[in-house]
Amino acid sequence: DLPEVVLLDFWVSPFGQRCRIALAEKGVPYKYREQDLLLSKSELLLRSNPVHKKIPVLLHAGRPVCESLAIVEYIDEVWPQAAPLLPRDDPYGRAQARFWADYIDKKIYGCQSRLWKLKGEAQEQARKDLIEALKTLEFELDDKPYFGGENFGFVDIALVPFTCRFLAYEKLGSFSIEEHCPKIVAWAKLCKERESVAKVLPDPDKVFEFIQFIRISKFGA
Ligand SMILES: N[C@@H](CCC(=O)N[C@@H](CSO)C(=O)NCC(=O)O)C(=O)O
Repeated sequence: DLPEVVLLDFWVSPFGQRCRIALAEKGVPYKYREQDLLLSKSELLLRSNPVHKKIPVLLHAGRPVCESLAIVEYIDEVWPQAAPLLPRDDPYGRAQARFWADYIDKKIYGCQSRLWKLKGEAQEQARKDLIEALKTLEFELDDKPYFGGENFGFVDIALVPFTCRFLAYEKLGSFSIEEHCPKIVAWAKLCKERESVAKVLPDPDKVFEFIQFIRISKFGA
């Protein structure tokens, strides 16, 4: 039978990386199980997330938790040791963090997908939308070290996986993120000084190579 904590994941998934960073921040030991998303999904994945059939899925004592932001909150509540990812006694602060994590899900993932899936005018629009969304986050971050202030937390975990794709965005969209969002680039460097982030995020060159592979094999780039 399964170990206490298992993460069904896929190495390049920003959503899975959120969960891995949260588990590392809390020092929770777990079994990582890479899933095949391209050819045939495992029985375990299909029965663990029958509604969306997507990774990540956290299996805790055999019970599946789905959706990366829900998984990160679950981890924060079930393993309260180490610094909280969401402010414990601050409902307003938690609401603000959830607002920005939702914004990232609504905007960043959508824009970056369009950037590398589309061509011509549509790709140009995706580039503009991505820069716009990153600028909005830059404005929200302002001069704080992290999105929640002094401490690394929920919104940082929601966004930081996308930073290992910045190289791919810049190469595909022919633009410099640092030029438009210097504070976001500085924030990404600060996050990467944390072992939880440094050991989880894949090398940007590997990510770019994967995105190119998908573009060519799926979209005939
Ligand atoms: N809202 C969800 C998104 C998960 C997701 O898209 N997972 C992708 C891989 S990462 O892009 C996935 O499992 N895709 C498989 C499929 O769509 O068949 C979350 O936050 O966990």
